[in-house]
This record gives sequence, structure tokens and C-alpha cells, in this order.
Amino acid sequence: MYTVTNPATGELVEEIPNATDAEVRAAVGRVHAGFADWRRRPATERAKIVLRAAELFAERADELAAIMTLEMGKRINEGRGEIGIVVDIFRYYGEHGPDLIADQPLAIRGGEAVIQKTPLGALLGVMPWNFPCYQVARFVAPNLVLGNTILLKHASICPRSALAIERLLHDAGVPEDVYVNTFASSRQVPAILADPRIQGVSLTGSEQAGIAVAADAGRNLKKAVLELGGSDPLIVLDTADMDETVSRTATARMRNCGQSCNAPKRMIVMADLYDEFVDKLTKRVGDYYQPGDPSDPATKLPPLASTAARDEVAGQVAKAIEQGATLRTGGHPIDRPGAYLEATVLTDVTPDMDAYHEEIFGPVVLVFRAETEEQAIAIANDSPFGLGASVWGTDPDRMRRVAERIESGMVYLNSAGGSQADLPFGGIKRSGMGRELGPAGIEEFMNQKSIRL
Ligand SMILES: O=CCCCC(=O)O
Repeated sequence: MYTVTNPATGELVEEIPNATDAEVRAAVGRVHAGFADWRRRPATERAKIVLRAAELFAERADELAAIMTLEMGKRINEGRGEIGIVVDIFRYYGEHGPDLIADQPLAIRGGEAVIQKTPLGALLGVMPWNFPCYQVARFVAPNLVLGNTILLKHASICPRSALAIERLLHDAGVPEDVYVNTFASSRQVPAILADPRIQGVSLTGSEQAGIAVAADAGRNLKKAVLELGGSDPLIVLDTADMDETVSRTATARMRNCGQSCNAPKRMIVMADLYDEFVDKLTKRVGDYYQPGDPSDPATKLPPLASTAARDEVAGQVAKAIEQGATLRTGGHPIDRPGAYLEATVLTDVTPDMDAYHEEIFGPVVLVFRAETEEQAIAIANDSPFGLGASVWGTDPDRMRRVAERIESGMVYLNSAGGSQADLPFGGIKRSGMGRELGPAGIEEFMNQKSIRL
């Protein structure tokens, strides 16, 4: 069942039954059939449609933001901000896509060659609830320009976002058989990947979902791009303005109620700054104790996406405390209807505790003390994940030196992440494989065909 439950109230709003197996097979057939014409159109024509989609996302920002707020509790202004980046992604690929996929001449020994960049065919997208529009955009925009077609399975709590995106793309001129939404269940994904008409899969989601999809993709020799969890380190080396550093790092962690794969979940602070940083961060995070309606722009603390998500995070925090971590603030579900959890700071988390190794997908910060730069890097790298990271300080050479030693797919200096249409996004280790966004994002489902002239 695809289910809309308002996480701010717990009210059940709508239930939509899963697609039957026959409906899923028919949807696969449509995107397979749609490929034949779509791939033959000039890239500039496809790009024009993608640019029109950018305009429609801008026009429908309020409507889409309201849907996300209802379905997964995103603060309304954050929803509008999310659509801003979606518009940027569609514009970026609409404007630059045709150049990025142009034939590439290659001088080779004894002659010449050309690399022709062609689409693979129909692809499956499996998308999560935390950024219902952005996650779809970064998979769909480049692949539409390249000439692939898309079957999209969205998160089971986001059916209205799924339908609104499908409607928007069709209104922009994407043919009905080039982008198809399916209300397939996770149990139907293996059959979709086994279908010879599907050429690859892009999944953003949990580590468990990634393992399952990667196994099915591997069994069927299908290309997979996986954007999974993260427990991004944020290293504070020094600062010229502690209040500013605390304010910006806390805001980065609390964005989307802490439900971002690339949020700075582990803050690693040099010993001489640690006490002041923890005191100020605790106060700053404490300021978030104003649970409210996420559709009210004044609300600081929205609900998590569901009570199941809230209970999971609350359970992780409780276990950390039981295992010896120090609770500085927050830590408990909030006694009111909806999926609210106090914003939380934990310190003294050690490698023998589960929280040290896990991703905590909610408004929870772990703070670590590092005696030396070497130790800060060691703590940062002591994680099964390797998505993003950030290094904060005043000396660009020192920050760069530290950044180069961090094991992750992305590092930001003096800012904590945030996607950018033209900057590749992705991780290593258990954070996944492949890249989205930027020039790399259009190459993942591309046949780079060598033609020896
Ligand atoms: O969950 C990952 C999405 C990242 C969104 C962003 O950085 O803007």
C-alpha cells in the first residue's frame, strides 16, 4: 500500500493499492517501447523539454512544497528551497546536456577514433522520501537529456509527490511512455530488474535497500548507481568566530529535521575549542525545542517523516545513553500527536557503542574531541560510510591538507554540503557507488561507444 499519513498529526490521509504484477509488467513495456522514438530525437529537442520542466517546477513550487509537507513533514520553506535546486538541476542539464553528450574525437595510436555517447534504454529509479522531488530530479533530468526512459518507483509514503512529478513531466512534453510512475512494491523490484527490457537501476535509500538492489542488479548484470547512507564527519580545526561556526554547523545538521544522507552527523572538534563548542552547540540545538506545524513558516522543529522513523532514531539515542554516551540535550520523543523528537546532542560516544558506527537519520548530533589533527582525521575515517565531509577553519592550506586525507566522495570547506547541480555527488565505502549531478551524472547510464575510424 502507498499511504499518505500526515506526520505532524498522525492522521491517515490516503491509501493507494500497490500495482499488480501485470500492471508493473505493462509499465515496463511502456518505457521499453518509449525508448525507440525518444533516443532518436535530437538531444537539443530533449533538452528543450527538460528546460520546460524546469519552468514548470518553478511555477508549481508552492503546490509541490505543500505535498511534501503533508507526506513527510518537511518545513514548508525547506520544501520551496528543495524545488529551487530541482529547477537548477533541470536547467543545468537542459543547458549543458547536449554538449556533455556530444561525440568526442580521440587521437589514438595509428589512427583516430570517436567516442559516441548513447543512451542504454529503459531504467528503473527507486527513490526515497527525504527529498521527494530533488532525488527524482538528479536521476531523471540527465537521463532524459541523454535519451534513456524511466520507470520510477517512489517511496511508499510519497504517492502524491510521485504523481505530481509524473504529471509535471508529461505537461512539459515528456512523452507518456518515456516517464512512467509505478506504485510497485519493494517486493516487485527484483522482477523488474530481471526483466531484459530494463537496462539499469538508480537507487537512493538505505544501506539495506542498496544491498538488496545491488544483489538483484548483479544477478542480472545490470548497471546500478547507489546513493546510500552517510555519517558525514565535520571537522572544526579552528575558528575566528565560534558563534558563527556553531550556528552554521547546527543549521546544517538540523536541515530537513536531520534526515539528509549528507548531513554532518559527527562533529569532530579540536581539544582547545571543544568545551566552548559543545556548550554553544547544546544551547543552539536546544533552541530547536519548538515543535510545530511544518506548514507554518515560523516552525523550527518539524516532525520526522513517520512515527516509525522517529522511534528508530529515539531507540538509537536511548541505546547510546545506555551504552555510556552523555546526553547534553534532547533525546526523547515529544509528547504530542505526530512524529516529533527533541533535537539532541550526544558526546562521549566511543567505538564500542552502536551509535559510533551507525547512521542516525534524525535531529541528533554526535560531538567528538580530537587532541591532534591526525586524530581528527582518524575519527573522521573510522566509519563504514564515506559520503560527504566538511572541514572548517581559517587556514585554507591546512583545511585542504585535511580534506585530501578524508575517505569520502565529497568534502566541503567551511560549508556543510548542500547539493549543487554542476558538482558531482556520491560516496564510497558503504555510502554507495556512482555519481549523480555535474558532468559525471549524465555518464552513468551511457554507452560510451568507441568507433575506430
Ligand atoms: O539525502 C541526501 C540529499 C542531499 C540533499 C542536499 O544536499 O541538498
